[in-house]
Amino acid sequence: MTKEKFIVTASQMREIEARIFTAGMPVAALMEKVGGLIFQRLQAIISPGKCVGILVGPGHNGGDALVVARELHFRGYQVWIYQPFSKLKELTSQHFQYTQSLKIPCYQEISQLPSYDFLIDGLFGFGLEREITDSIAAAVNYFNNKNQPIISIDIPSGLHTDTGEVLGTAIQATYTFCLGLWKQGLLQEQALPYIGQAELIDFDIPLADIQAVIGDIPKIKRITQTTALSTLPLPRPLITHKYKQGHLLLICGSRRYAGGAILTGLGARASGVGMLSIAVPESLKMLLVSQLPEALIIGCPETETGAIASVQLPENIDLNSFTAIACGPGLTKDNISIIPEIIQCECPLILDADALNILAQIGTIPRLKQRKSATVLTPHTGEFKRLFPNIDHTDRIKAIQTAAQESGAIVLLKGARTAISNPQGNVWINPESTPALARGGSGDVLTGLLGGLLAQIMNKEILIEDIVATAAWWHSQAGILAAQTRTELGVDAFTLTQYLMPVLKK
Ligand SMILES: NC(=O)C1=CN([C@@H]2O[C@H](COP(=O)(O)OP(=O)(O)OC[C@H]3O[C@@H](n4cnc5c(N)ncnc54)[C@H](O)[C@@H]3O)[C@@H](O)[C@H]2O)[C@H](O)CC1
Ligand SMILES: [K+]
Repeated sequence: MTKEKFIVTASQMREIEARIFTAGMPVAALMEKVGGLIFQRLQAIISPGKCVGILVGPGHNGGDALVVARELHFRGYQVWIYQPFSKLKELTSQHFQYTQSLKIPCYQEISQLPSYDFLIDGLFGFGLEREITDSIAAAVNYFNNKNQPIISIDIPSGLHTDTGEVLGTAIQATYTFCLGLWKQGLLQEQALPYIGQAELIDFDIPLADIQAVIGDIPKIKRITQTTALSTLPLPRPLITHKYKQGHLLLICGSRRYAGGAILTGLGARASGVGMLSIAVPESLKMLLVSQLPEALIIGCPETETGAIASVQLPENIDLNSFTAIACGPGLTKDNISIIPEIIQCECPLILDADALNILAQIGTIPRLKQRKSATVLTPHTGEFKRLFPNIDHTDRIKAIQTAAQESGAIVLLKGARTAISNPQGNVWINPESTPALARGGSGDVLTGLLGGLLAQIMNKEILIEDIVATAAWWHSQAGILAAQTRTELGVDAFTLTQYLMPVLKK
């Protein structure tokens, strides 16, 4: 059972480790085990004979680094240690003493330091308590400016374990080997420039100890491939028909933003939804038909500026004929009257882009409180602040928990680390993305994909918020895959839609 989905704070990690020690695991033995696992992983990155600098802090992060230093030394690497602290924790001090007996060179001044190929950062882990200052800060900045690869143990030194904020200064790691369980700070956007490529080094923490501290259903989860794929409507039942695979209504587009409707439709197509209806202004109807021949395109009366004047559905079809509705991409704010009408629908409703801007104008919370079925809001930061102007936006996770709780909606806040909260405050964080997605139109694709997935779950016991997390994961994985083959400059929104399927093939 992988531990990848758990996220812990420093105090939770301390509690979990205390349980392990109380159960009888000697601290020194755990440090030896962890150091050995780190060393094993390093051998795949640093070729033999290379010169490795080891930064040693006063606590057990430093202890881990000293175990690594010893093992690298015995395996023929050229190792030196930078250890500027006068007082070390007992276990760290013993390991330090042994490296000195082995004649591994140790320096206290950065001016004396030899050159190196790699640096192991064992200054601070989850025990960092205050800003890094003075000579330590100078050393961190010195190493950052050398532009040589740095591997941080547990967390880049200087980052706050829980919030990811930089305390004074922080190591800019090339790799971060997070130990045991993902630290919450590593999933915060502000930490991203410091983490580099992050991976988890599992040192067999018993599941019981994890659940004893963070509960059976953790409040904050990291979206993983396993959890995402488990909610996809795959494999399909053999006996089925198009209406059993959901019927999504998209309400989007305007003469000014016709492309938004197409991109949303293409996102919906990729979801595999059984039936897709797209309501657009009449003047866009033939364009959509040509781009999405399988969809039912509904031409609506339009305002003189070419926005949807009203959602006129065909005979004997009303808003409740659909198993999900998604509204907003390319809508413009020219006509706000359609939003109060759509909010009455009894199926899951996704509001994005201009639907959110209109909702903000007409009053987010009072309007949404009326809803009887699920609502998903998919703002980016700007839209989010307009929707919920009176909440504290300092901490993104707390902000979406408050917004979701106050509005009763599921809130997906887009960003480098998209975060989702349900009204009960359960949070999902998408741990991987790519700056390639920071382009007009990629949000439209997500709305269509998410709408199509929601339309398919209908009465299955899958949680709506799990599907929202899956859509965020799928969307970002398509961006990552596209960027791998086309660089981060090559992922326009249309291309993105073409990479959604290959993600599943992978
Ligand atoms: N608990 C274990 O046996 C294991 C822990 N793991 C590793 O150890 C660290 C956590 O160790 P801890 O000693 O609690 O804290 P740190 O090593 O992060 O060191 C903090 C140390 O430094 C002092 N300090 C804090 N802030 C500053 C500052 N700004 N300037 C100077 N000094 C500072 C503080 O007093 C502490 O003593 C964890 O990350 C793992 O790397 C192993 O993974 C498993 C065994
Ligand atoms: K570290």
